[in-house]
Amino acid sequence: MNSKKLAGEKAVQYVKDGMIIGLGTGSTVYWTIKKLGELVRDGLDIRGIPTSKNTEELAIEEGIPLISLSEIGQLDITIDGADEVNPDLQLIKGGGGALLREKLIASISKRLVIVVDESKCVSRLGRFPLPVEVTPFGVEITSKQLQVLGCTPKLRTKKDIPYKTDNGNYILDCSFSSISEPIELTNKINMLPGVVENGLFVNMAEIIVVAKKDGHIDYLQ
Ligand SMILES: O=C[C@H](O)[C@H](O)[C@H](O)COP(=O)(O)O
Repeated sequence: MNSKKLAGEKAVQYVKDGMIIGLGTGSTVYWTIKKLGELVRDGLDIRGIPTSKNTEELAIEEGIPLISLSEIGQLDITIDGADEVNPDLQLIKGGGGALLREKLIASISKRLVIVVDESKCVSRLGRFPLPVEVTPFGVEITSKQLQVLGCTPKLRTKKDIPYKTDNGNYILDCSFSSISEPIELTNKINMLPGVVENGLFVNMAEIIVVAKKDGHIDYLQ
């Protein structure tokens, strides 16, 4: 049983004809996008807004018509994955480096639906290191300032050089032993001048579609 596929495909139930849809990033929402491609080929009329270059490529391959952010003020729905979810529907995102575009697009969506397999569910956030997108300029300073907030930041690398986001920034993966006050923490992190955005999504998700190993689906809302 492929739980990511199950959760991803299940979420298309929230998509209706005529909608503008935020297309998330990652290996779970991949299945949503594949399914939407199938539905579009069968006549579903939607427009998508991708949250990353990878998702844009996939959506184009699938024949999903895209629309640019400058043409709209609001999206009907965004479907996206997450790295951790807690029972209060708070999330850690950004394992794939797409957190800034994901958060921006989610912030102008009427609904944010999250698709995960059950391994992502935790009682308290923080087991997964929190991705923080930062400017390359002054990254050492920003790293020290994040450390003061109680974490161990690690510069994300790819093939031994700093990983760059679609926006040309770096990611510091910040290990907190656990995150007890996500709202306070997100505000403190975003106050730092070198921080562009962090991967805590609080008060944003409306529904979390959780696929279990045994094939059952739970809906957290
Ligand atoms: O930057 C990436 C995103 O926040 C992803 O949605 C998140 O990392 C979950 O990805 P996956 O479904 O591959 O575990």
